[in-house]
Amino acid sequence: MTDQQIRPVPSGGTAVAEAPALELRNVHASYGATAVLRDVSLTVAPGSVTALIGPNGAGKTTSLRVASGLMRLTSGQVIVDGVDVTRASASARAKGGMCHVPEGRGVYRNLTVRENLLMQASSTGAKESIEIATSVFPRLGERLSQKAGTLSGGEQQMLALSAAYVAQPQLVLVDEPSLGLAPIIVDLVFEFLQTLREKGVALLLVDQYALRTLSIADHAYVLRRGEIAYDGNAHSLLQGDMFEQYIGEGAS
Ligand SMILES: Nc1ncnc2c1ncn2[C@@H]1O[C@H](COP(=O)(O)OP(=O)(O)OP(=O)(O)O)[C@@H](O)[C@H]1O
Repeated sequence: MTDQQIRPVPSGGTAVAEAPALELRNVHASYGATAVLRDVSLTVAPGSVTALIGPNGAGKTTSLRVASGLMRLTSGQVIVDGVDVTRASASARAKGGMCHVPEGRGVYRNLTVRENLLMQASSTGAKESIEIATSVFPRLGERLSQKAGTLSGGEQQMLALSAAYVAQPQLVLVDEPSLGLAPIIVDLVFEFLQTLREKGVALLLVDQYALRTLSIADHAYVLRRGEIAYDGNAHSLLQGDMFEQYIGEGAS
């Protein structure tokens, strides 16, 4: 990031070390004339897991895209570790320690697994990045020479998620990692997210399985039609009628 793109945010005397890993402040975002996020404010504390839950079309993916710089906001601020990155590019944010694993598996389909892993490596060396990825997803070790596009859906998701491990980011945004996967692979995905949590990575997680997502989260936000409808403890949403009230009876 250039000096012009990053600006320390006045913190009222709070030490920068205590700054949230991520903050969206009063974010408004639109697709053309259609407003999609309306005054969205959310915070991800360092080393914590934050769930972002909501019905289809609520604006979850858009929130992650705004956070990682893939989409420009109309107004508001994106602050990472106490630094205003609102005007910084997606690649500058990635170099600064943010990893966005997008919905639909962001892998290079025409590159081999080995080549994909090398693309994910940042400060880690080539050999080390492959060792790190295959330690957490041994299946990838058996597929190193295979083109990513020929992997199963679950293997592609493992490869996409391995970026959140190999690049050793401080902040990971994960969008619908279990979408379209067999239950046994969904278990692997959630085990991996738990591993990230244990490593102290700050995680902002969007997933269709609200119960599972909330059960590994510390804090939760519910988005409805582009607005925050709930901001509070993740486990409180699992109590009493809170789940039905905010998420819906049929949700899993
Ligand atoms: N590229 C786009 N152009 C126009 N409208 C879009 C675009 N992408 C999303 N939208 C609209 O913006 C709104 C929010 O979409 P978004 O994908 O952020 O929601 P979401 O909560 O992630 O939903 P889902 O769970 O279905 O992925 C929806 O009404 C959607 O139709």
